[in-house]
Amino acid sequence: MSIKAILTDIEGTTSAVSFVFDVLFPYAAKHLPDFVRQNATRADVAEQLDAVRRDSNEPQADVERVVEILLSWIAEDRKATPLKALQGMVWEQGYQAGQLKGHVYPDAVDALKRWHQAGYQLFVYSSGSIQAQKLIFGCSEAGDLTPLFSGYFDTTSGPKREAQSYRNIQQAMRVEAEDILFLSDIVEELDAAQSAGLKTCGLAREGGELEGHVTVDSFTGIEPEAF
Ligand SMILES: CSCCC(=O)C(=O)COP(=O)(O)O
Ligand SMILES: [Mg+2]
Repeated sequence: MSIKAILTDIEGTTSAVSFVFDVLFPYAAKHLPDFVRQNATRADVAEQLDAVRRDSNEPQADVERVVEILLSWIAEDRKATPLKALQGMVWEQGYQAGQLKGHVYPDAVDALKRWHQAGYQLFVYSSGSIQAQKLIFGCSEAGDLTPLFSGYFDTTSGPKREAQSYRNIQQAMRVEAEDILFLSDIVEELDAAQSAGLKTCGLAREGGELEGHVTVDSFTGIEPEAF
């Protein structure tokens, strides 16, 4: 077997885009303002608020202005690391309160279990923070799926459309690039991974083709040994 490890995206790949856009993002938009106001002096929160001030070039922004910036970033789906870190903290409260349950497609659950059982190492790479990744899989409709995964990567490894991010992740995974199969629904992410030497498989859950990549419409169609 050539493929030894599988690295998967979340939104649009293991999980529905609608769960992220219609459930997670609105939940964060609703609860993030009060969360930030109430926890602005907490060290891990304050660190992210300072990062928002830096990234927005507004070093003097007060907490209310930072909240405004964060809400505008949610609205434009900006994959900014401090926003993603804060969203993860807000979603944790929702998962703990039983208001959120992670969506993972049943075909993804079945395949991830099968691949884990067959000895493939499984990793996640998402723009969502590592905390958010552990929550969606740990508190999923199918139960706790975190024992299946060997590691998690987020935008602290780099943006998902840049080849260097995949080189960083490959080094951290300690698996040869050509032995890693990357799964995603976004062609620019697949192109970047391919440039870094990874094997790729596109997920087009509504059908269609991700140009330049083997494309399937569910995990059921993925046979790692065929890559
Ligand atoms: C970890 S669930 C939330 C996903 C998220 O915040 C996001 O921006 C989706 O990014 P992805 O890289 O999984 O497409
Ligand atoms: Mg995606």
